[in-house]
Amino acid sequence: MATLVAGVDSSTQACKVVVREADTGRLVREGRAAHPPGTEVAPAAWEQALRQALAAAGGLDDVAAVAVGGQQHGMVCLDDDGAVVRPALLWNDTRSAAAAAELVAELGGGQEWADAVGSVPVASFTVTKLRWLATHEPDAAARTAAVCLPHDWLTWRLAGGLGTDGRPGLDALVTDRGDASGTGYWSPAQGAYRSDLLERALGHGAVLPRVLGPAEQAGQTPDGVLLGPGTGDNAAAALGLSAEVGDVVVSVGTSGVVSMVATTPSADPTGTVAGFADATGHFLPLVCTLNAAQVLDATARLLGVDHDGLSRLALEAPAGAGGLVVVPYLEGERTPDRPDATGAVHGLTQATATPAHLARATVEGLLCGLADGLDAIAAGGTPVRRVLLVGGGARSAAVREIAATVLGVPVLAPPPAETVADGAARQAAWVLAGGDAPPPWPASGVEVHEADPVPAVRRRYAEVRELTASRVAPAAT
Ligand SMILES: Nc1ncnc2c1ncn2[C@@H]1O[C@H](COP(=O)(O)OP(=O)(O)O)[C@@H](O)[C@H]1O
Ligand SMILES: O=C(CO)[C@@H](O)[C@H](O)COP(=O)(O)O
Repeated sequence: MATLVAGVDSSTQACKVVVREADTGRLVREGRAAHPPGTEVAPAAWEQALRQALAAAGGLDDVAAVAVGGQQHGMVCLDDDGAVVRPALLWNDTRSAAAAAELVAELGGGQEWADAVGSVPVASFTVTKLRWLATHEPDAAARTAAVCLPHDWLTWRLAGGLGTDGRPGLDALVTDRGDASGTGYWSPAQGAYRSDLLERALGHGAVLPRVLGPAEQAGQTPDGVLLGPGTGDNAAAALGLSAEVGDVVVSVGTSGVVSMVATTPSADPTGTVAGFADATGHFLPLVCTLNAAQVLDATARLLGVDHDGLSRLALEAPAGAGGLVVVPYLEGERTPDRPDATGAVHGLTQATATPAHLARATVEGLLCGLADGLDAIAAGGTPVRRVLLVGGGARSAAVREIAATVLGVPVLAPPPAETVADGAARQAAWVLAGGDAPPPWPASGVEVHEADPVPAVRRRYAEVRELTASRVAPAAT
């Protein structure tokens, strides 16, 4: 019997589990369960979804090791007893935008933050959520004895016994470089916490998870399943794709992400590129937008079609959609830093007022944001080797085909898969096997999409992307 490992993706919208053979990476079984909607979620809901997804994937009884990949940045605050202090604020919760601006100003600007932790914090980063907590919920801030991330918390719960009252001490919390690098108080370049920045935000110190090496054991479950350190979902995706130095991963999930495996840390003082770490010991400069697959969901809903219908419509319209542009800031935006923006449709004429034009403009609009991200990542200096397109939105034929036109480079689309969960499973196999590198799981066939670039699409988008209305305050709706 082959040795089995499991990988988890506790992502924004769902928990996904894959069980794979440790030596070959062959998929044996998988399961998933939905997460509640919203940008503030009780961590217990992730635990419940993990239990359901594990059950759907046949459980861990015959599995030797498991690792958890998870949405980055979420603020999980624990009290002295290890109880959750308040629901977690997720990466796409923008209420800490003012706190982010405050923190950037206090330290002296973007350069200071980029030098300190490789990134300039915006509302997504954990450090800004802690400042929001200290300002708006001082009692909760005072009760906070430890701060961790979604994947750290689930690993800790697995160690204590999922679905039980088992709570290892706070000193048993662990994380990894990849996810720690998204907090805003861990420096990828130094490989160390900046506890002073956490204290500046929260108003006092707190226990932070121990940062494990890429293949370091993180203990085991009460049933003896070995635990990997886990990592943030983007680092896990790179690992799942066996991305090498210079490979760019473009992910159309809840977030839109452009990231690249690099050998040197980055420090962009403008804040466009976040200077994260990866899950193998390298670095992962990354650009993230708040608006990706759910923009497709919204237009499909608007047009009364499913995803296949939206894709067919988008491919019926000409490149550039006759000048119709969708600026996709439905959730506000993180890159560019416009948390207060809304989406917009520009260029409506009698000719462009068709479902096909709107579908095409939606796909192009979200890809234009990612193309800007690709430019910023490429400007970092590491030559781009390949561009790999993944995430739920990449299941759309229109997204795959139009991507090459908008990004202006050939796009490789691996077969649809749970790339993040795959990366976590590969990490689990690495922890089990030991050694300097993860096991070389073979990649299956990728589709290559090549198309003549149509630069006019991005030019038109650039002309109008700043013409958006502000959000209406909830009280006034
Ligand atoms: N065929 C499809 N075409 C376009 N979007 C899709 C398709 N299938 C799923 N999606 C969208 O992909 C998103 C989920 O992607 P995923 O990468 O799993 O997100 P996350 O990891 O952030 O939870 C959902 O918004 C879903 O509607
Ligand atoms: O905030 C980021 C990266 O900085 C996001 O990529 C989150 O990690 C959420 O990821 P998905 O749920 O979209 O995979």
